[in-house]
Parts: sequence; C-alpha cells; structure tokens
Amino acid sequence: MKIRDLIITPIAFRDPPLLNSTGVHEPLALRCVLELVTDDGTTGLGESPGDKEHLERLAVAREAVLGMDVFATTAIGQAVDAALGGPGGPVPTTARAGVFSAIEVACLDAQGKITGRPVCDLLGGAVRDAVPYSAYLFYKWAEHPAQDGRGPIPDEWGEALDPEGIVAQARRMVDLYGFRSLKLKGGVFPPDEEIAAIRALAEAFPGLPLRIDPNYAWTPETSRYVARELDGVLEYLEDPTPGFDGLASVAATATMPLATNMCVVSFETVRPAVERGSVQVILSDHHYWGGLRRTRELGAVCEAFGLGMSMHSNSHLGISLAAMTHVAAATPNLTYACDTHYPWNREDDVVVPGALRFTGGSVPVPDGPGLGVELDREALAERHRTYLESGRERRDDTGYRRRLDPSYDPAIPRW
Ligand SMILES: O=C([O-])[C@@H](O)[C@@H](O)[C@H](O)[C@@H](O)C(=O)[O-]
Ligand SMILES: [Mg+2]
Repeated sequence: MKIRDLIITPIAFRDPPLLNSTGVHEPLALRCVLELVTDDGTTGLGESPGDKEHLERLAVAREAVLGMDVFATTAIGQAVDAALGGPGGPVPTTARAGVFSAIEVACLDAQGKITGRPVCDLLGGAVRDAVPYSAYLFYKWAEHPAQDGRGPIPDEWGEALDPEGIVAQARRMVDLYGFRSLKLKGGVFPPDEEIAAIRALAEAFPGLPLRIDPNYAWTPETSRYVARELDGVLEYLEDPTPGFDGLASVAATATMPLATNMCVVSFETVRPAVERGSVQVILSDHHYWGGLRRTRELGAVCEAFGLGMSMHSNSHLGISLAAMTHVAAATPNLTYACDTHYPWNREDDVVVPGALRFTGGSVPVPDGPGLGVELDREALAERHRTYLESGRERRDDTGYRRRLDPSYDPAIPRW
C-alpha cells in the first residue's frame, strides 16, 4: 500500500491571550494538517506545529516518502531523517523527529483505516478506555488589546491575573470538562503570587493533584524556596529552573518529584538527566519525540530508569488530541493526567464534532478505525484562508508582548 500523496495545509486559529514566562499567546495560533493519501484512496490525518521552518522541512520529507509503503514506518523514518541531513546535519534531532512524527501519525491513521482497527490497537492495544487530562490553567488578560486598527478581542474566559481569577478559571474548567487534576502555567508573576494561587487552588479543590510549570523562570535557589513552600501541596514541580544541574540541585532537596518537557527533550537527553538525578517525571509529546511508537518506547525507557511519565502539550486541535489519546491509552506507565490546550482552542477545530468528548476530565478513546476522527473540510479551508491572510510565519509570544509593552524583558531565570 503506497503513499500516493501528502497534502500539507498550514492553518491559523483563534487563541486567547494566555501568559507565560516568555510573553503572551498571539490572537492566532499556527498549526498544520497533513492528509496522506495511499494508492487505494485511503486518507490518513496528521497534525503538527505550523511554523515556517517546520513546513519547509515537511515539504522536503514529502518528496522522500512519496511511493513508500504506508506500513513501513521505520523505513519512512529513515528516509525522512536522511532527507533532512541526518544526525550531524543542519536540522536538529528534535526538529527531524517532529517532521517524522506528523507523517507517522498520518501513516498510522491510514493503516488503521485500511485494517479497520483503531490506532491504539496498532500500538499494542489500549490498557485504559479513557485518558485522563488535567485542566491547563493560565494567567490571562480579559482580551487581546486593540492593535493595527483591529480588536480588542475578548473571549469567554475573562481575566485571570490573581489567585481569585485562577480559582474561577479552574472552577469553570472543572465544571465544563470534569478535570480531576490542575496545572498552572507559572513564571508570569513573582513566585510568592504564584504560590498563593496554588494554595488557593488547594483550598478550593481539596484532594485534586496540583502542578505548576514556570518554564525555567526561577533560579535554583528560588525553586528550592517554592518547593519548600509547596511541600505537601504539589503532585509535581515542572521545569522550575534551567539545565540538568540546576534541576538536580532542586531535586536534591524537593519533597515532590520534578518533571520536565524542556530539559529532557529527546532520547539522547535522558541519560544526562538520569545520571544527575535531575528529574523524576518525563513529559512525553509525540510531536517532538518522533511519533506514537517512539512515545511508547519512551514509556519503556522511563520504566527502565524508574521515572514517571506524563504528557506535554502546546496549542492544538482535535487530530492531535486523538493521537495523544490513542498513545496514552496504549502506554501502561503513562499514569499522570496528560496536559492539553484543547479547551482553549476547540471552538476552531478542524475535525467533525462527536468523536472527541470529555467525561470526568477524561477523553474516551475514539473507537472508529485509525484515529477515529474525520476532517471537516470546510473548517480546514477557512483556517487555511485565515493563515494566508494573517501573513504569520511562526509563534512569537515575546515579540507580541513587546509590541504591547516595549519594556517587557523575558530574561530567564527571572526570579
Ligand atoms: O502554551 C504555552 O504558553 C505553554 O507554555 C507551552 O508553550 C509550553 O510548551 C508547555 O505547555 C509546557 O508545559 O512547557
Ligand atoms: Mg512544561
């Protein structure tokens, strides 16, 4: 069964003004949808980041995989790697893995449709019927400020700039989706304010596991202070400070596990983290780790080193959510609730509603063949038009924040 075509469609969709340690989300997030067509007319779907460099690499990879057997994903991975220059070439490991990932997911969706089996079955079968996700809480502005004669752009979530705002946002997320764990994106305000927000969440939601992720915004000393202050409150502390050694110096005294999606980002970065004891939980993300099968393999590596496994996310739509759900369902030791940005972006999804739903904070594994989701072609065409009209090429949280506030300084670590 040969790959006859690979259609790459960049899209842009609405994103609220979510704050993080590098700035603020722009009004539009970029993504890319892949349609892989086999010679019997089956179409497999994939979703990946939508920045210009990634799109260019996908176009190169496309030429390499046309005509290959859609079931030969190992050989397809090698062909993609070679087309992008391989190890030591100009394209970093995670970027090559990212290109292959999008194609692998589309191959697996096509394989599932051809064989009549859900993708989780192609990964060894589901060990859970539904995958728990955590509410991804963000400090946020009430609206995107007016600029270039456009806006302001308000949204249904309103402002969240203090503990009360964060608790109200969490309440709404829990009411709407039933989430049973909460993650706060930190690194936005001085640590004591974020500690107060976590304490307010602990009081408002007794028993719900809590996490905070400041994306390297704190020094090792500040991280140790936060860990002490939140002793007994956090399920895990994510990427408090930069680097293997910085994290190790925090892990040495912290009572809660440390987690990362910034320090351990590829198989070759597992070893230095394990040697130093930098982290106890690795956040997988099939978009960066080379696809769904490699994510399953990361599960085995975590098991071998006694590490926990969770899942990272970025702004995404339903094809990614379906892929995340299939791989998490088929990875026994992925036991922490996964991150997802989906509630922030789902209104602009490009899949036909129905296959993906949240119940009690979990997404039941779609049971149709492949990923179990169907493309809404009208929505795809509209998001593609938005992409073309936007003229945007890549995500730039810092640039956007600086246009609004020229004195903004995203130095890391900041506190
Ligand atoms: O969406 C955001 O602003 C997040 O900060 C995202 O970019 C991170 O990659 C991610 O969610 C994380 O856990 O670090
Ligand atoms: Mg993180």
